[in-house]
Amino acid sequence: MIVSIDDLRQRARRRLPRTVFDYVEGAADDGFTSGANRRGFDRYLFRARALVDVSAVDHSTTLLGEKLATPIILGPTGLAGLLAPRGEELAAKAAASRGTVFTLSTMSIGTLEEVAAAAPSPLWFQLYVWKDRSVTRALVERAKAAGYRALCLTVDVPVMGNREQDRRNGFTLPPRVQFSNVMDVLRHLGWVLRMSKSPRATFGNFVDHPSLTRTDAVGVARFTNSQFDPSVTWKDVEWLRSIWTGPLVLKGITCAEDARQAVSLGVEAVIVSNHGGRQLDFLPGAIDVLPEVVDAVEGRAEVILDGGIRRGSDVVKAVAMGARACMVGRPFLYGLAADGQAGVELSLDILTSEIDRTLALLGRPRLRELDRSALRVDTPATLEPTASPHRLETSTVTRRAGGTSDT
Ligand SMILES: Cc1cc2nc3c(=O)[nH]c(=O)nc-3n(C[C@H](O)[C@H](O)[C@H](O)COP(=O)(O)O)c2cc1C
Ligand SMILES: CC(C)CC(=O)C(=O)O
Repeated sequence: MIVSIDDLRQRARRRLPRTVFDYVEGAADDGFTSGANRRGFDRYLFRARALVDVSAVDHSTTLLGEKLATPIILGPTGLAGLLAPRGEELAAKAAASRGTVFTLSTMSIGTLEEVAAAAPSPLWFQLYVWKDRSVTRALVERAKAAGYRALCLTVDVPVMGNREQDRRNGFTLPPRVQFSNVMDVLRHLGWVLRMSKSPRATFGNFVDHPSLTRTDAVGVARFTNSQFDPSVTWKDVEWLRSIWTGPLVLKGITCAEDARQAVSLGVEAVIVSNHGGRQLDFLPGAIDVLPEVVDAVEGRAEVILDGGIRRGSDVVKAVAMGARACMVGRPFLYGLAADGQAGVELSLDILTSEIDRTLALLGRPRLRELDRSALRVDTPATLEPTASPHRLETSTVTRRAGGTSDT
């Protein structure tokens, strides 16, 4: 029986060949940051109020001027179409049915036009900047023509992170059957059969690219490292601002300086993200840098928290700390692999019902009215209370050199 995101994960694990599941789970280097994204939430505990009427709980919010039925939006995930045929279209339809945003990755299997045609959901397009700027410009123009509402520039992939398991597995596109994985593929014939219905097994937005021939399998990191531009700077943000008229969102902000620079260039939202721990290892957990970014932005842009969300209570903590919404990656991918569109919907329903229960038990029925007074934290000095409206109450227990003591 599936009642949690972890149950969906177990189901996804059983249904996917090892190389594909490993790609989804993959983290950079030692996986410190990937673990920190989860561990970070454990340091923030609730301050609950009793005897509050919680008969009507409201978890809705607005993001970039759009009303969202849930504060959870679906993040960009390359190759989602390897988990289910037309995977990106299914995920976008699931987001639409739950009144939220789906973000399509530049590196999707479905083309940006196919996904836009399949789903009415508010769609965002995530951009990687290619060395060949005419490719980048063409992507932006196609996204505009297809009706994507926001452009989300990912800023944390100047080069691909070191995903050692993908390297050991020889992960390629299309996935290859090799001596080392033939037994595993045979054990997952259901996936092979399902995927035989997929229109393609390569990066849909670049089907005509000379490196992506029908016969050759391409190493994902090798391909992206050869095409993505490591010389991207804030000048490119200015350039994108000048050619994209809709909201511009930067994904991968992890410090106050970058948040302030983004705001000064007129960016409408920043996503606090370490790419799910898949890029620079030894960044702190996303939730741990959220207060720094919220305080630096000072309400001049919306802040979205991305990374490590597995429970509705995680979303409540992030919103209390000043995030407008939370983005998820793996949780909806588990749902997609487990049961297609219905699985993605289930992942959203699980998280949203957990948010409702948490708000009720917390005595704070309206998500939008949460602030840092809903939290207590056993924290290092950098997260001490500030004067912002999201002021964080410190716990009665603080860490001291040489141990923990009551204050
Ligand atoms: C399989 C996979 C593929 C991803 N591909 C992209 C991508 O193409 N572009 C991007 O900006 N982020 C990508 N990400 C990062 C996610 O957008 C998001 O930052 C991350 O998954 C959040 O962490 P979570 O999985 O714990 O929710 C990917 C993540 C995963 C797991
Ligand atoms: C295909 C990859 C470039 C997608 C990505 O960003 C990731 O795997 O984290």
